[in-house]
Amino acid sequence: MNWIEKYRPKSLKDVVGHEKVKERLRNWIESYIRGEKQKPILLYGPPGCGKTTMAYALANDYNFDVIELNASDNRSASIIKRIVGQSAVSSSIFGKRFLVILDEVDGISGKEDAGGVGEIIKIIKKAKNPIILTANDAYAPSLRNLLQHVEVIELKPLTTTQILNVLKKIAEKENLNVDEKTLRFIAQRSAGDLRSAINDLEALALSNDLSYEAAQTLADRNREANIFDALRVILKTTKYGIASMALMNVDETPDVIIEWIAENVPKEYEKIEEIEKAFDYLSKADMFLGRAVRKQNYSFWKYAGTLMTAGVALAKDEKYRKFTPYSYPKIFRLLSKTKADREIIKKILKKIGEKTHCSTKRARFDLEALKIIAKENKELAADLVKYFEIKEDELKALLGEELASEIIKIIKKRKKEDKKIKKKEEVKKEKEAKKETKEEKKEENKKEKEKKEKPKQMTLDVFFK
Ligand SMILES: Nc1ncnc2c1ncn2[C@@H]1O[C@H](COP(=O)(O)OP(=O)(O)OP(=O)(O)O)[C@@H](O)[C@H]1O
Repeated sequence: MNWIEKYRPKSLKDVVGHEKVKERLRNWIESYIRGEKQKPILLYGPPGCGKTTMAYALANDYNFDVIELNASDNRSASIIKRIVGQSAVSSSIFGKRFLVILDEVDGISGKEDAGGVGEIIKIIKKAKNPIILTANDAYAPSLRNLLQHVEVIELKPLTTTQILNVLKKIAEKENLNVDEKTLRFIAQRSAGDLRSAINDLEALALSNDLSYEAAQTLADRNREANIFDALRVILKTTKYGIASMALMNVDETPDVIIEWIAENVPKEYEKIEEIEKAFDYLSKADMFLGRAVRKQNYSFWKYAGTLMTAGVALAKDEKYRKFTPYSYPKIFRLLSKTKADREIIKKILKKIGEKTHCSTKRARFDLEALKIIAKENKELAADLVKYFEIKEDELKALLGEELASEIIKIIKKRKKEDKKIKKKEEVKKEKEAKKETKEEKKEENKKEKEKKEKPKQMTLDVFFK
């Protein structure tokens, strides 16, 4: 069992904070037990502050059974009509007393759902059972007509100290070796959301690193945390309104988000038909994403967004009350692995484009041709590789290790031969040069000799004269 469920208070006295609200809830249900009809209560407040927990704890304290229903689910309306409308508190047909919880009523949109807020109002007017409705925002426009029929009670976010105290208790019970500084950091970060604080602590404990530094890396994951929150909303809710707003705070483009959803749908949904339906919506969303890029018309993102959030959310019949560890899309790991290769291919295309004076798009034809030539005629391929100045690692990325090595061998062999020829020529030239200088010297010597010999001759001449 995950810690959220393990440490969910069973009794109101264990619920942290909200003292006045607890008091009011007790009085309210005691009035019911006395047979006095009361208005249903609408509990509203930020996520993870204890709305659902308090409703369950109250039922448990007073020995009521809970019927939890999704307010916007069509089936809910008929169930509520059957059970809520007819069975009074004291004379239930099952001999039981029921507390009805209508979850997330701010997610109902008046028009789309056959049930709608109007239906809820009709039902709660007739109901003889105590009903608690929950919402994040009681003043959502869709709830305007509901407010006069319910008692509105606000739950404030929990304070850092309250959250810290809960974390300390859990740390003690779980025998965690964690210091107060770390716990305080988690508490502060949660901004009043006890659920996320408990989740963070459990995540750290699972990673076996409860250091302050590890807690800080949780904070670094903020961007992803937004995605995790959005995923939780989309995959847990069955309400159009709530799901379609899920991406509001997510700072990612839909083509990235769709991968996150696709990765995690099979982890959350348990029925094969639900998974199939969800993927059908995802594929339709993907079609709009493609269209947005092709037509350079990003207003298509809107349709993709609705399909991938509300479509996926409504693909399931029920909200799964379980902890699902969502994960990073595998496809991104795969893409980043092949990303380097794709970058290299781009470089080659650019080189070919420059040499052949064409676009990189056109160069793809040449690249394909080069691949075929590499198999059929390695000598020619070697010529082309040299001409395009494709480097070794680039060629390996293009042709694979084996084929590239063969061509590289040819190029190296040629280089060696070229060098040999060059050297031979150089030696030859050197020799010739030496020969020339030798002959020049010889000539010079000869002249010198002649010069020296001439005056001798002259003197002799003179002598003979
Ligand atoms: N006041 C509280 N006292 C003790 N534990 C709490 C309190 N509030 C929340 N928790 C813990 O956080 C978990 C989530 O709380 P809960 O489901 O009641 O939130 P919620 O307000 O209904 O949120 P949401 O609107 O997101 O459904 C509970 O299982 C419990 O472990």
